[in-house]
Amino acid sequence: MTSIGIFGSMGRMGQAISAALPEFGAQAAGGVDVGGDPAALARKADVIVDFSAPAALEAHLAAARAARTPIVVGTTGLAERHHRMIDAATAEIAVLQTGNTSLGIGLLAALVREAASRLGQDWDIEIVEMHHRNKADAPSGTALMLGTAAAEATGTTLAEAGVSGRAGLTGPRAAGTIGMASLRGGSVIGDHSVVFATEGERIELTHRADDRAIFAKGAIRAALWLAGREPGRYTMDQVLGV
Ligand SMILES: NC(=O)C1=CN([C@@H]2O[C@H](COP(=O)(O)OP(=O)(O)OC[C@H]3O[C@@H](n4cnc5c(N)ncnc54)[C@H](OP(=O)(O)O)[C@@H]3O)[C@@H](O)[C@H]2O)C=CC1
Ligand SMILES: O=C(O)C1=N[C@H](C(=O)O)C[C@H](O)C1
Repeated sequence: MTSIGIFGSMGRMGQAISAALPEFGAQAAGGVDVGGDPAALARKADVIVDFSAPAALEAHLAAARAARTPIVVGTTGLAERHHRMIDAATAEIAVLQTGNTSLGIGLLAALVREAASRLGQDWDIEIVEMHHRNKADAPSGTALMLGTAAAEATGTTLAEAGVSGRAGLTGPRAAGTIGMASLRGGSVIGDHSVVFATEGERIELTHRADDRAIFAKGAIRAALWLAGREPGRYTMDQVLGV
């Protein structure tokens, strides 16, 4: 039976993952949170899932590398330096980093890619996301993923085209930009809409998460798929086959 170590085990996602493990015939190797010993858990586990905080990523990757244990990084709010840390780790261990482990978002990203590449320059792309009041980062990791999908499909990058949180005298919308807006409130698990708008018509592609279990189950599927893999960087698309 595959044993999964959970970094961020007492958080919302950590608890949802623990609750879903029996359904997959997998077992928890244990969990760590602030003040815990990630190195000890990494040595015990066949594979790790990390749903904690960006500030913990360096120590979590170091623990996984030292133990040669594959790791699924689901934590969002990552900066460029975190992605560099992940790239460095992939030389020694298997790493799957994703802003969203659900099947629905995997498919939505594919639909966004398709729509963005077919619609052409005259269609403006805007992304709106809403999450619960306790979410720590914005835009969401998923919004950034969807923005990246749209940017790549239109021959640019999100760093170049992304515009986050407009305010004040912004003037007319610059052509080719990808807007991102973040709403926070209540207990919303995670809603994402990608809007394609042109003169006289609009297409909206929306995913709504009603239960955190969809992320937990996707994370476990990813972990079971990643366990035993060669070092390298893997994607959720490879797990989901979308
Ligand atoms: N990829 C995906 O599909 C999804 C990603 N997420 C992302 O996962 C992350 C966690 O989300 P969620 O569970 O809602 O958040 P919570 O705040 O509920 O849980 C975070 C957990 O991580 C622990 N933690 C925080 N800082 C550290 C640290 N420095 N070292 C070790 N442990 C730490 C916390 O411990 P303590 O309580 O002691 O501070 C807590 O147990 C977020 O980045 C979120 O955006 C969420 C859902 C889906
Ligand atoms: O923090 C959350 O809750 C979620 N975070 C992920 C994100 O940043 O996109 C995924 C999901 O939307 C829930």
